[in-house]
Amino acid sequence: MATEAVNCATSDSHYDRLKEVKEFDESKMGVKGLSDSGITCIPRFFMHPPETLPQHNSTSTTNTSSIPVLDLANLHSSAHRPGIIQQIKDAAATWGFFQVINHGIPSSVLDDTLRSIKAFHDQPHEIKAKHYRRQEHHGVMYTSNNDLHRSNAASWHDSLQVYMAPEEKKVEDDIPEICRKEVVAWDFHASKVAEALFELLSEGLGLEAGKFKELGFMKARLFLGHCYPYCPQSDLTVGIKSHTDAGLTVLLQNQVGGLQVKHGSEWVDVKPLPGALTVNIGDFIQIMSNGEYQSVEHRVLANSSKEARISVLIFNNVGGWKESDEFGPLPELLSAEKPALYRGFTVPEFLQSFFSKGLDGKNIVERVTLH
Ligand SMILES: O=C(O)CCC(=O)C(=O)O
Ligand SMILES: [Fe+2]
Repeated sequence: MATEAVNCATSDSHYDRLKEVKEFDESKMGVKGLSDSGITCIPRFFMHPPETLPQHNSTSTTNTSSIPVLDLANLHSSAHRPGIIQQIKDAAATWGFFQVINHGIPSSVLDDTLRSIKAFHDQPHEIKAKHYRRQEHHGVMYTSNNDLHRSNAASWHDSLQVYMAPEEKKVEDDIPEICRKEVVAWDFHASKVAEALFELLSEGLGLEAGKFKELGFMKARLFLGHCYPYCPQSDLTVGIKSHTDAGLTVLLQNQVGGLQVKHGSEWVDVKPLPGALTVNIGDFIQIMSNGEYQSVEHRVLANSSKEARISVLIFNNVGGWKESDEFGPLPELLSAEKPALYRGFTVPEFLQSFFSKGLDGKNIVERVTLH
């Protein structure tokens, strides 16, 4: 690998990064196209500085800890509910990540979702290229690296993205036909799970079950279907850079693996558990819970397996807000003993900080932390 890397990387002082990125974007081939073309070296704009590569900041390769597993089988039993609330509360406070089993989504729906997203990414270039674009906040977009023009190093993944809600006009008809029915079914089922989780999380804070929903958390949903194809130099790039999410993320992954979460100083693998969903807390929830729940850094390693890694997500974000609405620690949670750890912020301020940094740099939590 080392020799290959030496042969591959050019030390050309005339290297024009912007031009290469632009050509890649205009080709609409995505990293799947690069991977399928049989290249043995990755283009230079995908190479990350050594100090940010996973190999250079993994404290342990033998991590034995793993993220908590939450069993929702007895969710509606009043005898079991308090125990489930305690578990989700502990998981959200100490890990910010957990897997959910017995969530009620039929396994056929999970299988069909993963299969159809794989089928979308497996389509010939001419068909996928029709959907390739860059646009924010609405509609359907297939692209490689949604922060391609904002970040200093690209990552080895392509994505299909759909704003499921809110949408003035129905977005469904614009979803590529190969996965339309499946995306709609996944959104329907994953939303129900998200709603149940929001209720548990609200109750875990001692609030009414419907609190997060009332705050607008079921009103904005973004679907993502990522593909992490085989990467011929997986030690020189990443699948997705370390980052935190905004709202509540519900994720389904195939069996390839590569997702890792930061736990203390350790990076821990989120091992694919058949039939399970992976859930994580985002920045808005950390701030609104006044730090009770944690939004933690996570990343995906570049895929060294010949089989593509597929992951399917629903981001449940706050919707129905006005530009002037302030989000901050919920007043019900504050007291003399528990003063606010964060100041309030507006969604435009959040978006401005998000879109100016790509997936690098300072996030909203750091920006609003009171010292
Ligand atoms: O693909 C994954 O497992 C994680 C993707 C992710 O973290 C994201 O899209 O925010
Ligand atoms: Fe994420």
